[in-house]
Amino acid sequence: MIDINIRPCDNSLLEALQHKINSKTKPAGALGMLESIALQVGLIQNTLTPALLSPNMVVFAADHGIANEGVSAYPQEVTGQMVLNFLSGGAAINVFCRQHGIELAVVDAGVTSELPAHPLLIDKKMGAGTDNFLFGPAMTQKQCEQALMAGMKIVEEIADKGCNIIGFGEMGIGNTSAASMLTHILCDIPLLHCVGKGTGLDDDQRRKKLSVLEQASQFHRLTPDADPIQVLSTFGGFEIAMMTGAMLKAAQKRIIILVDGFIASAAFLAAHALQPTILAYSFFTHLSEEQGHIKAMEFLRVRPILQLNMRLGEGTGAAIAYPIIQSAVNFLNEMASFEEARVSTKFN
Ligand SMILES: Cc1cc2ncn([C@H]3O[C@H](COP(=O)(O)O)[C@@H](O)[C@H]3O)c2cc1C
Ligand SMILES: O=C(O)c1cccnc1
Repeated sequence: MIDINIRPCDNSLLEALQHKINSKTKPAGALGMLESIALQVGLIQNTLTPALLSPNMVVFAADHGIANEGVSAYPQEVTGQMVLNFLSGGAAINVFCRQHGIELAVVDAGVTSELPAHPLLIDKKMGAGTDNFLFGPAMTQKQCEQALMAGMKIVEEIADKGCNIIGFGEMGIGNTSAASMLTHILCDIPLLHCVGKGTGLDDDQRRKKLSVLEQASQFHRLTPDADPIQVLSTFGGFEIAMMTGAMLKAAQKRIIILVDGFIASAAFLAAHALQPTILAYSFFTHLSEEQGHIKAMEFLRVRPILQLNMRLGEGTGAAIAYPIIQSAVNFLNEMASFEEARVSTKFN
């Protein structure tokens, strides 16, 4: 049984933070979304002088039984091959983490291939990929709970190193299908609007993906009021369930959560269904090109920070949004107020 309680943010500094933001030498509101980001970070950390410490990125990787149904443009072995690419530093996420001084860890949550021991690799292999959810649940409830707990443990260890901001990313061929199913059920949105081209399906292939996922939806017949753990075990991947657990633990520890794209948002939807208070600790870093993502963002009533037509995953959106969060924290801490700089305030 997963027992996690996320306290709502303490909003006692709300007015003082807003006053501090408004007193900076700029027209009121002129830093736009940076202002709401600064406010949210201040509330998460419950301070007027927040700080971002030891930023980390965790990329959860696993394979999916549904990949056997021709739902991805790439073969399943790419998951393990990309993990090796992460370990040798050559993937997009490596580039962006290096650029922004973000520490990277890769989790084998259930990749089909055997992976070598490596300093960046955390071994939490739950099996050689999930079962095909077209014919039964992707994993058992027990496996799902184990994955959630493994994710929590990972975040506990990262938190012990003094980190207070974590980006969440993933790798797993077929996982846009899992994410589509989770979004469909958890947001109660027709599957048609949740299924996109993933790694690059053409229109015919996307129609086939939709029909496979419609069959799975008919087979399981889960409704939005189903137990979120059941929804997660039915359709989720091991990487998605582990990410859900990791996000829950991060919020419980008041760590800032940077949610990447469509798949990380699906993991977030499961966490949110379990503990809606997680929302206050989270930033949605970019709007993915994957069409279901905008639906998930509308459901959560959140506005992603960036919109760059990206559809990669790996945590890339979270990594490139990190310096924007840094700018928000820096202006709050370092910018002069009207009074300090002796600048005249607005007429009224
Ligand atoms: C080379 C390569 C690198 C990737 N990095 C992330 N993904 C992304 O694509 C996959 C999901 O798309 P689908 O459901 O269509 O398989 C995930 O692994 C995701 O992280 C990649 C995909 C490929 C091919
Ligand atoms: O937005 C994402 O997370 C995404 C979209 C397509 C493929 N992989 C990941």
